Amino acid sequence: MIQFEHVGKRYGTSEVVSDLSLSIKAGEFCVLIGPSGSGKTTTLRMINRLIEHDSGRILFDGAEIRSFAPEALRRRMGYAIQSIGLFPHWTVEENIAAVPKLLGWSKAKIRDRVTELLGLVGLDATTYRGRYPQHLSGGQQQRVGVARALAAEPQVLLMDEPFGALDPVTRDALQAEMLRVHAASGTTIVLVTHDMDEAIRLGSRIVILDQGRIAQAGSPREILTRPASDFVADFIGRDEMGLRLLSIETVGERMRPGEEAAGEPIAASATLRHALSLLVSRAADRLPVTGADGAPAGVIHLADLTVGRP
Ligand SMILES: Nc1ncnc2c1ncn2[C@@H]1O[C@H](COP(=O)(O)OP(=O)(O)OP(=O)(O)O)[C@@H](O)[C@H]1O
Repeated sequence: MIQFEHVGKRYGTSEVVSDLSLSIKAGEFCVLIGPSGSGKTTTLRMINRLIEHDSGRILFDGAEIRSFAPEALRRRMGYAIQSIGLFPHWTVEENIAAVPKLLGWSKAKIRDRVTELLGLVGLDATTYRGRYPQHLSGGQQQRVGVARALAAEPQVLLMDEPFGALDPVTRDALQAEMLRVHAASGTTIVLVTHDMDEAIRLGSRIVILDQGRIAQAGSPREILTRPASDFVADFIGRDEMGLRLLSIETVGERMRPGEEAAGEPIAASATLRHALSLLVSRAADRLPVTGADGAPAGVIHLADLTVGRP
């Protein structure tokens, strides 16, 4: 869907993206992560031509992005940023409707879509559709920004730290919404973040950038279990490595089916990290597990969390 071939970008004498080759497949959730100044935002913005690349090729649906008019490209690619960029003199509804309007959607279709999107990002449509951005909290504005980016059912969604300024509870809820939206729509998503836990939770692929180059690209599991360099291992955080490994596996993958235990159960779909937290807080060595239907499915033991690890 999006292909970078030996892409470079320089400002004066400093090369901020160097020889970057990356193929992002349709439906992929690709997360760009790296230290400050490593070129994440530049890479993202080159996709919708907010920044022009100097060398190499960037292909969208097989065609060099320079062959598209920037406006046409941006209508096919939703864009959500941390600083939101809502139009202050437009209501929430008008902001979300901006691209559908340009595309000539009917008023009824736009209205229904705004209602649907506000629901999706957890805002009550009746309360919020007529409000102006200055009458929303920062987190609510960010939700509207995400709704606006999704409005015209874009083929590609580009997101630059869209949950950056949110409190942990709201961020957690919006991350869960993004996973749901991604699973339901199959939209290709490219997201920039500083937060390794967010990258691991959301990304089907994580691309770690270092000084404008790819330090490693792979699934969360590949990156955590086989860091390609000391830089990557340090960046993931050696001290956090164990907890992050626990966050990519579910209780269902490690439990002992058919066993029984007493106590409040944990869902088989929960992460092992969640299980560890419960085990520690309850000072227990095992937890009963329930399946998707809520029926007892087995037991997870504390020892199961470490079995088979290096
Ligand atoms: N218009 C510009 N002129 C000169 N240098 C620039 C310009 N835009 C970005 N840079 C430089 O390019 C490098 C990469 O910037 P970029 O914003 O892509 O990094 P980033 O990884 O997104 O960083 P952060 O996490 O801090 O947002 C930085 O060193 C930055 O100072």
